[in-house]
Amino acid sequence: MGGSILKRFVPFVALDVASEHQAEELLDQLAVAEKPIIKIGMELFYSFGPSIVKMVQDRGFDVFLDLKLHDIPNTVKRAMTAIGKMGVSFTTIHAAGGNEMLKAGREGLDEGAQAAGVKSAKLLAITQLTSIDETILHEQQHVDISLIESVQSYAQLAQNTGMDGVICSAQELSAIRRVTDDGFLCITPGIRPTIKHDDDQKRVVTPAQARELGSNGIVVGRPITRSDNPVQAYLDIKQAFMEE
Ligand SMILES: O=c1ccn([C@@H]2O[C@H](COP(=O)(O)O)[C@@H](O)[C@H]2O)c(=O)[nH]1
Repeated sequence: MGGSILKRFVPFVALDVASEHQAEELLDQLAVAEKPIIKIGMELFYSFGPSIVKMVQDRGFDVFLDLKLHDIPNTVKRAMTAIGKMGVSFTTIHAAGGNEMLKAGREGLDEGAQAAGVKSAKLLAITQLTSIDETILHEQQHVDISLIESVQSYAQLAQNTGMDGVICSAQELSAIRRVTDDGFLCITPGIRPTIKHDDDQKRVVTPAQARELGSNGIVVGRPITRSDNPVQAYLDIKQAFMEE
């Protein structure tokens, strides 16, 4: 475990905007610099459905479809089959759904991709959302192990059920790497250019810290989408994350 050369993706851009027009504008701006993988989340998908995925793909971007499935195994399998057919590169499921649900999700995703003749997406399990901290975990969820133990245990479950990796905070990377194999992906949202921030994210690191801690890829939304100059914001974050 550990020791191999770390695979690193350029930052995933979370396209959390309200309209198709805003999404297209941002993609056109980014495309001038390069074409990072675009994360489509609940806001755009629930507003516009699969056509938003196609719009992004038609512009030449790979898609990370982040719908965080969490339901009974049969429902998750059938939903994942539909996602598998869309030809996206990454998608997500909640580790808290358990062993059976995770395996069903994997099966559905692979079956959908096979039926459509496309490559199956990398399936990432959400461990603990980066908006959760120890206080919420203990006082609201009544979990009596530490946040890091919870994330570590979900990462093991994810690996044992055929997930390609997890979503976590970069703060938990060394704990996860201790119990998972080389090549297991750790993709990390909760990224802010400076640690001082004023929003819903609780477990936050900078792009440079994410690199130092060994993240395979950072997910960045508002620091790019709400910037006056989204392309420059993307390039600055990319440089801080990728440079050796
Ligand atoms: O634990 C998680 C899982 C997913 N996300 C998603 O990442 C982006 C982060 O956006 P920011 O604007 O940079 O906070 C967003 O789409 C979340 O749904 C996460 O933040 N934490």
